[in-house]
Amino acid sequence: MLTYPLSGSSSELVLNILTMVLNQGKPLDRAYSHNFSGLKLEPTEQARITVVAGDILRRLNLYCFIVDINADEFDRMGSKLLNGWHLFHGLELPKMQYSLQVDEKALAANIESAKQQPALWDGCPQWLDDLGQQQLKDKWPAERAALMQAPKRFIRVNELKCDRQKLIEKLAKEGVTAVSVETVPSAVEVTSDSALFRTECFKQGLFEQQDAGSQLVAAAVDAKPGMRVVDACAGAGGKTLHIAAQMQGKGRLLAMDVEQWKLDNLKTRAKRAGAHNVETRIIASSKTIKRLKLSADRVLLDVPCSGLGVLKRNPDSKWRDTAERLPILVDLQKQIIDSYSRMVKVGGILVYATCSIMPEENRLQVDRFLAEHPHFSFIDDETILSSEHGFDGFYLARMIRNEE
Ligand SMILES: C[S@@+](CC[C@H](N)C(=O)[O-])C[C@H]1O[C@@H](n2cnc3c(N)ncnc32)[C@H](O)[C@@H]1O
Repeated sequence: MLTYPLSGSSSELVLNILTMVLNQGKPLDRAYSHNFSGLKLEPTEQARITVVAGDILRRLNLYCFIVDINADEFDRMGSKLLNGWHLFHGLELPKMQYSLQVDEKALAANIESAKQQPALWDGCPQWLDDLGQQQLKDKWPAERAALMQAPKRFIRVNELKCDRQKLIEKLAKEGVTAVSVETVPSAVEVTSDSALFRTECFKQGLFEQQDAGSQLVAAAVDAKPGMRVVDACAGAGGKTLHIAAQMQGKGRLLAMDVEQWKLDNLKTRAKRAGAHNVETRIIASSKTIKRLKLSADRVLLDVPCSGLGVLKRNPDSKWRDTAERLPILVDLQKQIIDSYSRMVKVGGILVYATCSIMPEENRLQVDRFLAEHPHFSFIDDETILSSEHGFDGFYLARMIRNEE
C-alpha cells in the first residue's frame, strides 16, 4: 500500500478512473488507458494510482460503508471515499482542490462495525458471498480473503527467443527487478514498479505479460513440435503464444475466435514473439468447426466465463451484473464444449479451461460433457485457487478422445 498520500492531481485521476468504471460501466483496463494516454507520468506515480484505484474497487462496499455513501453516487461523493480511504490506511488526507470531508469519529465507529462482518471486510458483495459459500463451501472464506489482495505482476519468458535466467539478467540491465517463480517453469515475478512495455526486452519479444496461473493452463496443453493444435477461444492470444513456444515453431497452431479485432491483436503479438506457426481464423459459423472434424492432436477451449477467479486483477466484475450473466455463460460454455470437441482426433486431448473457480462452470460442466460424450474419457483436472498459489484463479480439465 502507499507510504504517503496521493498528490492532488493523482487523486483527480483516481476519481476519473473510478467514475468511468462505476458510473459509466467502462472496463477498468480501458479506464486506465483512457486516463493515462498522453500523460507523462513517472512509472512509480502511475503504479501508485493503479494501487489505489485497484484497492478501492476490490473493497468498494467496505470503503462506501465506512464513509456512509452508496457506490452509485461515486461521481458526486468520490472525494469523500478517497479521503476515507486515506484515513483507513493511516495516511494524511490528499490535497484535492474540492473535496467532501469525512466525520472521523463516525468513520472509526464504522470501521469497528465492519470488522465484525467478514464478507464486508473482504470487499465481497452479498451475491458473491452466497455463491462462493454454496459452490466452494469451507474453502470459500480463505479464497474470499485472497481475492481482495493486490495481484502480483507476472510475465512469461518467450522460450522461442530467450531463457528465464537470461531474461531476468537482461531486465535487470534495464532497471527491472524480477525473480523466477519456483512452481511454474516459464513464469517470472516482476518485483519493481517499472514500465515493462517500454523496455527493449518487451520490444524484442522476450516476454509476454501473463499471470502464472494462466501459464499453468497453457502448460497443461502439452503441445509438442509437429502437432496440429487448435486454440479455439484464443482471444488476443495469451495462451496461444505460450503453446507456440511449446511447439518450438514447428507444426500447425490454429488460433480461432469470434472477434476479429482480438485475432488482429494476436497477429501483432505473434510477430513480435517470433511465433511463425500461428494461423488465425475467425469462427463465422458452425461450418468453420465442422471442417476441422477429428483433425487436432490438441484442442484448447479457454471458454468465456464469469472471471470470478481473476477478481484481484479485474475487481470491477464484482460490481457488475455478473450474477445475472452466469446462467447465460454456463449455457454458452456447454454449447462450445459440445460442438468444438468434434475437432479432437482419436487419441487427441481436449483441454477445457476457465478463469473461474466455481464448480458450476468447471467440474460440473466437464462431468455433464463426459456423461453425454462417452467417447471421451477424463484424464485429470485442477482448480488453481488464489488462496493456495497466490496466482489468479483458473480451472483446467484434460480429456482424451478414445473413438470417433
Ligand atoms: C477467456 S477468453 C480467452 C482468453 C485467451 N485464451 C487468452 O489466453 O488470452 C474467451 C474468448 O472466447 C471468445 N468467444 C466468445 N464466444 C465464443 C465462441 N462462441 N466461440 C469461440 N470463441 C468465443 C471471446 O471472444 C474471448 O476472446
